[in-house]
Amino acid sequence: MESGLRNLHFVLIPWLGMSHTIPMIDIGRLLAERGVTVTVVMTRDGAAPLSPTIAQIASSGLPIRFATLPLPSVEVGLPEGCETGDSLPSMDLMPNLYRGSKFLRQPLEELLREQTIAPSCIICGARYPWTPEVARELGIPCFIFQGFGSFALLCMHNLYCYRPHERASSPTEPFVVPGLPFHFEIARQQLPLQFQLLPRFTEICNEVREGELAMDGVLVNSVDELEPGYAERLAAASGKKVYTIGPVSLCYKSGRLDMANRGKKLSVDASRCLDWLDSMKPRSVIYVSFGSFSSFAPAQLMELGYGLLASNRPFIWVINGLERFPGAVNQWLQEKLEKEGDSKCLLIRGWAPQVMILSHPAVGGFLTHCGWNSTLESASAGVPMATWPLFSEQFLNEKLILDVLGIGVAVGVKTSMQQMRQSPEEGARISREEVAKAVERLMDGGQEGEERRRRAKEFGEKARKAMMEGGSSYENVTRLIELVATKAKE
Ligand SMILES: O=c1ccn([C@@H]2O[C@H](COP(=O)(O)OP(=O)(O)O[C@H]3O[C@H](CO)[C@@H](O)[C@H](O)[C@H]3O)[C@@H](O)[C@H]2O)c(=O)[nH]1
Repeated sequence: MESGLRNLHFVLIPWLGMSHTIPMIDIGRLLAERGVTVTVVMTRDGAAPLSPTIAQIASSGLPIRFATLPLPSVEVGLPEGCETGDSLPSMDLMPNLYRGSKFLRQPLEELLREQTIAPSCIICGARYPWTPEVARELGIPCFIFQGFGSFALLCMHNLYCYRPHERASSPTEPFVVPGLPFHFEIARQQLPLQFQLLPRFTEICNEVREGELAMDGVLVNSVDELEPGYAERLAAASGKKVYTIGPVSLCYKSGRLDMANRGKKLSVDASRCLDWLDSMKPRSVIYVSFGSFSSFAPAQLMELGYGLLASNRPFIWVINGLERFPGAVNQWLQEKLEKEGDSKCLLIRGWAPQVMILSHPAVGGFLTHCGWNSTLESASAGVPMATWPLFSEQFLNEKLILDVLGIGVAVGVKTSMQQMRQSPEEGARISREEVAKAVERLMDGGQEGEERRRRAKEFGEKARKAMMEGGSSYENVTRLIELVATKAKE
């Protein structure tokens, strides 16, 4: 197979958002490292913030290329240059982004036709239900990468099949998630959008689901050892091939600073960040981040800040979207945290080198919103978590972290934020005392804390092994390449 590998051409088209594009670029890297040709397709404004990552990969000599397609943002009612979910000023514009994404079909078809190495398969992101049709016209398979873990995908598949959420009398009434090996109750409003029964999203959600059902297989950024049995259950329940090929962030092997180029341009000097971490005791630092686009109302942000200060431990706090906040909040952060908190706090306004930070031995815990990438990156670095889910499938990930894996403590969030950003007027739902208590439990040196750390460390080791030759994820990539090679010969 070896010599023919360059002629296998994987075309990757991530869904429009950082949390989808970053792991898909990692997937591209993993495939290219195995010798196949890879093209990653993005929109122009979606690709722009990722220029450091793209430049680094372009100079690596790997057979991976990047292509951009035009998205008519203004024509579909989006602000100029707004081509990703994370850059939307409001979630209400999600249908516009989805409409705009349909205009990518024709230029994608043209791009695929003009390739010198004919495409052998498409790997598409979460919301392109038309890609299986495009692939079929070319006689090649189409795989989906939704960005969620196997446990969440299984829960969602079972909800689609048995629809218990439709029988709940209100968004807050708990019901049982069917088809799991344990009893798990959740309420509608703690689930992703497609289960919230919101009329304005029904048509989109139905289209997206139809697309999912038409795919030839599912790629999951996960590792069997972390979600034992769930990928198999998903494959059995959905009748689709499921390939767990992660943690894809572990594709960065060549040193800690190399990892700093993953994602957007950094808002902190990576070496300064490492120096700061190097000056801290092992496992003493809490890393606090809520993903690539979520943000709190000023009242909640400040309450969180007071809670972190009250914990009296060193922390790195990543805050995005601060430009939307009144100047007084920035001033408060500067005075309360950077001056008074002094050397105890490293505040990062914007984008942090998350994977690099999590892999540093000084980090002992991660206060996270349980986005799947963050969850997996933390577990694969052997770092236990304090869970503060906000929306989407994050409550499902929280369940996995707390009750299946036993590597986290709950901050105690009951209700979803509904929107990706809290409205500026909203108050604090989680008090400083609750924050401090969760951090205290997370970082605690007692038996319970030690046991959590031991388990997390064990997952980290298993994850690394899974990505090495002979490991489960490595072999799943092999199987995927072999399947595509066989189809290409047919
Ligand atoms: O300053 C930052 C902020 C984020 N990241 C990276 O960005 C990604 C963030 O992804 P994730 O943790 O999954 O959070 P979200 O950005 O909120 O992700 C959205 O998409 C995910 C994948 O579909 C879902 O699991 C989440 O619920 C959804 O909110 C991760 O790889 C992080 O390492 C950085 O490197 N630096």
